[in-house]
Amino acid sequence: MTEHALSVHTENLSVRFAGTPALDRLDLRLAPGKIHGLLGRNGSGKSTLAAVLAGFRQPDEGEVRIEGAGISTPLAPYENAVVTSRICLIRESGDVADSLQVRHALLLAESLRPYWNADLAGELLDRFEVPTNKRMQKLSRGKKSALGAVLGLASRAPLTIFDETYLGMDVPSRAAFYDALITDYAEVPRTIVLSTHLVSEVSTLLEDVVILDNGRLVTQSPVDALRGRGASIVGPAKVVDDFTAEFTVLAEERLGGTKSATVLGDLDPALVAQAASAGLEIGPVGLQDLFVHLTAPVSKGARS
Ligand SMILES: Nc1ncnc2c1ncn2[C@@H]1O[C@H](COP(=O)(O)OP(=O)(O)OP(=O)(O)O)[C@@H](O)[C@H]1O
Repeated sequence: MTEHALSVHTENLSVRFAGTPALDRLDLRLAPGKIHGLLGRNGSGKSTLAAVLAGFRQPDEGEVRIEGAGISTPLAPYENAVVTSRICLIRESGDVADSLQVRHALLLAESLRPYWNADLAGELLDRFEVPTNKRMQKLSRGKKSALGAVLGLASRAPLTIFDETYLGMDVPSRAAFYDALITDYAEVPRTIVLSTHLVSEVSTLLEDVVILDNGRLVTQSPVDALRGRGASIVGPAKVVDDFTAEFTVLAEERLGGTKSATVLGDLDPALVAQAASAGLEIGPVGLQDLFVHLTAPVSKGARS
């Protein structure tokens, strides 16, 4: 199932710009054949990490090791064509020369990408209505983003990284992108990294997440385990307030007499039973609420 997928391992990975760390001693493991979320606020280091993983730049310290999909010994991606031919990084800017026509950009991708699937590229171009006879500079931001999505998906690279590629796309186009991604991933499982701060949109796609803040690793975890770090509690407002009095409340919303609260902490089975008998509904915590909590400046001292 994961023979077409790469694993990523970083150790003590650091990148600095003028002495200021953009990535600060990251130890990461990205398991092969999963969809990973790379989450972080603006400036947290997502693009820098994506560039280092794809071999676009060298770390100042530490190392990246890539393995799988025919690479039997872990190798660094920087200046290593064997590794980089298996990695596709799509950035929002597209990295396609402005003067190129779309169809020439596609031919170039086909010549560079060993796993390129032209049929898939054709289907996706139609779906996103990207004109192939126009030069890049004549495309709208949304169509440039859509072309980036097409190039990334049709590359079928064993490690495919989308660095906020889809930010320029409108909501229906982004939904179509997520749908195309999950459909093609089911057909050809590979390692996919989605770098984004649009957490709620992608939360159902993700299996594992890496959360960065100021270049540091806040957490790396399977999504289910992360969502188990809290709970959402819905019911009559007064009952919710009484029940959540002892918890750290991450978010709350009130509609008439009903209230929904997201709390941090482990709810043991006895507590869940007590809540149910009090008329409360308990569900998993939203990834976005956890993300906001874990990366919000005000809560840094109080993170748990
Ligand atoms: N070429 C560069 N020169 C100087 N500083 C840089 C450069 N690239 C990134 N940085 C700095 O490194 C830090 C991390 O930036 P990076 O672009 O990796 O974050 P990001 O999480 O991708 O942000 P965003 O979500 O806003 O795109 C920021 O403080 C940024 O200002």
